[in-house]
Amino acid sequence: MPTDSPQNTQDSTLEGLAALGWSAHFADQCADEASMALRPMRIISVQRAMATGLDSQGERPLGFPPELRAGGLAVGDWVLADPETGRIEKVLERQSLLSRRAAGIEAKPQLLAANVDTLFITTSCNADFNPARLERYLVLALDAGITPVIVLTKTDQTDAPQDYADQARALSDKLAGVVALNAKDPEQVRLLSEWCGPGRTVAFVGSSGVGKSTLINALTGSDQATAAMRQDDAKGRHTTTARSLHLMADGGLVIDMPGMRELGLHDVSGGIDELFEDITALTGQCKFRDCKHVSEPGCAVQAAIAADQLDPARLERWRKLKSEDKLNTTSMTVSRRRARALTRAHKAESDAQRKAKGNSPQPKKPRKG
Ligand SMILES: Nc1nc2c(ncn2[C@@H]2O[C@H](COP(=O)(O)OP(=O)(O)OP(=O)(O)O)[C@@H](O)[C@H]2O)c(=O)[nH]1
Ligand SMILES: [Zn+2]
Repeated sequence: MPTDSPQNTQDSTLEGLAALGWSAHFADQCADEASMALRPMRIISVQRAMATGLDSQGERPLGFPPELRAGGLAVGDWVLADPETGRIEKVLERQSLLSRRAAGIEAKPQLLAANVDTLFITTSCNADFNPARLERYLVLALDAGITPVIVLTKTDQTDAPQDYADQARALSDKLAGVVALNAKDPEQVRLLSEWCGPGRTVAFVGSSGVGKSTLINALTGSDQATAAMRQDDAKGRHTTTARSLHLMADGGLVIDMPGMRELGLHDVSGGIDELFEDITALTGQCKFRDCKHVSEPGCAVQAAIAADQLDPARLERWRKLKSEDKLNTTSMTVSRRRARALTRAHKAESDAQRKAKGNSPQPKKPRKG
């Protein structure tokens, strides 16, 4: 029997939210009175100065409070919005967060998608299949707290899909599954339904042309993913980085992340340690604490290779990931410092220029009153 607790007034709305991924993890964060007056919404797209939220009643444009900038919000986020003003009052603590080192010289982290349950790491049964690249995505997923599944497409274009599936499975026992399919066959796309359904959020990563859009279109039952891409494409270019969340035909949600060519890693040492936990454990057994695992006496890593218990190629891939992560994590700290210094210098310079010209800064909007 339902009781007359104040929570009950929200119950029916919250039930509808469950289909969008709402869970106890989020509900627990809004038990206070102030939060109860606000409206929980899932972020389905983020623009420069506003975002679009979704709840069981539909979509709504949401404004940012002064302290929140577009870079601080990710597609898939749960927020509490003021029902009157439509302003985001609180971003709820995420269950998972996918981010990357942004493309370009400045090594800034870029939020890609929040609260994703399953990451479909997509590759094709052809030359795109590359263990090092798959491991990068696996590290990313594990570090973000997302369940990884490898999806192998274009099985209709090879005689040996099973070989690819075996190789994929051998990469890690952290994989929740390896699915080989023809993305153009809707019957086979159903193999992904194990990870989809009401309340569950999935996302796809993988190289260009492996079939991500084909799969997303099959799951959403429309061309909306592709349509959204074209819409955003005001200048007629064929690439855009607009990420968006879509409802799937059989329930659940998929985050589309088009145009992700570069996936720079940063600050993912936890994910690397998890994916390569055997190597991590071995490094703890080396005689010297600062062992480089090359030719030092008492190196447990080299001993495992000699005993055929560790693939030297895998060790090399681990080394590369470790050094890339270290480099980017350090350069990001340095670049944050440099960016702040540049902003200060730029401001000082434009202030000086304005003074020299005798101009005062232009107010953005005439003030009322
Ligand atoms: N035969 C076959 N063709 C496929 C399969 N998956 C995708 N394709 C084709 O491969 C091409 C690329 O597929 P997309 O879905 O656009 O690939 P994508 O990963 O979204 O590529 P980007 O949008 O560039 O990131 C299209 O012509 C698809 O029809 C498959 O399993 N079998
Ligand atoms: Zn060693």
